[in-house]
Amino acid sequence: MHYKKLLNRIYYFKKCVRKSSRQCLFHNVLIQSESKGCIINGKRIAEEIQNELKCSITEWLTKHPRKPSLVAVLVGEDPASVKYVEKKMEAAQSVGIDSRTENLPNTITESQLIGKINELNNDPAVDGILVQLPVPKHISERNICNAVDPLKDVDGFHFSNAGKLCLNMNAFVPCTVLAVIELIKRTGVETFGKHVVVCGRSKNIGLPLSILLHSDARNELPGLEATVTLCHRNTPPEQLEMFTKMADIVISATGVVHLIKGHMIKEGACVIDVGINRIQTPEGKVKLVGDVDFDSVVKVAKHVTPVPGGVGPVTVAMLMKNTYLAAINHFR
Ligand SMILES: Nc1nc2c(c(=O)[nH]1)N[C@@H](CN(C=O)c1ccc(C(=O)N[C@@H](CCC(=O)O)C(=O)O)cc1)CN2
Repeated sequence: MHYKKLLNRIYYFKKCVRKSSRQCLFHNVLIQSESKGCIINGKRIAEEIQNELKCSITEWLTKHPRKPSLVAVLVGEDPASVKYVEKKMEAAQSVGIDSRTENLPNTITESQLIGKINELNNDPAVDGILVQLPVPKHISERNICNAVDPLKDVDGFHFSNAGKLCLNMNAFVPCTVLAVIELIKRTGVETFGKHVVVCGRSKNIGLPLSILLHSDARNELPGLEATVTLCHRNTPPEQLEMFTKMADIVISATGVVHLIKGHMIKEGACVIDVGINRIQTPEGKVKLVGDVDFDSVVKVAKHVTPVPGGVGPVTVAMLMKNTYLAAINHFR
C-alpha cells in the first residue's frame, strides 16, 4: 500500500479510537460509571485476548504436531497462589494449551526445587515453565527465576530476559507488564509523547514497565514512546502528588492500600491499578482492594481499572500469549 495512504488509514483509525473511547464504547471494554470516568473492564479484555489466542492456536495446530504446553510449579499451599494457578490452568484449557501443575511441599530445599526446574528445562514436551511466586522464605526467589531456561521463561523473570528487555531485544516480558500495556492499548489511550507516572520499582513489574513505556516501538517489543517518571517508597508524598497531578497515565504497583487518591489525579487521566491487597472490613470479612482509592479517582479520571476485575485477569491471558510464543519459538 502507498505509504501516504497507509498513514491516512492509521490517522483515521486513531481518530475513530479517540471518538469511540470518548463514548465509552471502545470494543465493549469500557463501562460507563455513575461518575465522570469509564471503568476499564479487565475481564472483558482478558476474554477478548483469549478468544483471539484460541483462534491463533487452532490455526497453528493444523501445522504442528502438538498443542503448546505449560507447567506451573507450585511450592506449598498458600491459598492465593493455589487460586492463581487454578486460574492459569483454566485459561490454558480454554485457549487450547496443555497444562499441568507440579505441586511441591513447603519443605523442599532450593537445590531440590532447582533440580525439578532442570527436569522441566530438559523436557522437549514442555514449552513454558512458571514458578508461582512467592516461594517459601528459605528459598532465594532470584536463584529460582534464574534457574528456568530463558527460552521457556514465560514469566519473563530470568535475568537474561530482563536484560534483553532493557536493550530493546526480543525477550519474554512479565505478564503483568504486558497486561498493563494491553489494557492501555485496548482502551484506546494514547501514550506517544504522554507523561506516565509509575509508582513502584519492583524488578518484576514497576521497573520493566517503566522501560517499555519509554522505549521506542522498534523490534517486537511493545515500546510506547512515553515520558516516564518512576516513583517509589522514598519519593516524598508531596512530590508523588506533584508528579501524579501532571501525569496523563498513572500506574500504581506498590501494595500500599489507597495510595492514589482522586485529588492526586489530573482531570481526564487514565489510572491503572496493579495492586492486589487483602484487607479486613469492619465486619471482619476479607476484601480485595488495589493501590487506588477507586471511588475518589473515578470522579476525576477518564479511565480507571477496578480491583478485582482489572489487571489480574489480563495477566493470566498474557501468560497464555507468552506460552504460545514459547511454543512458536520451540518449533521454529
Ligand atoms: N510466577 C508468578 N507469580 C506471581 C505472578 C506472576 O505473574 N507470575 N503475579 C502475582 C499473582 N498472579 C499471577 O500469578 C495473579 C494475581 C491476580 C490475578 C487475578 O486474576 N486476580 C483477580 C482477583 C482474584 C482474587 O479474588 O484473589 C482480579 O484482580 O480480578 C491473577 C493472577 C504474584 N505471583
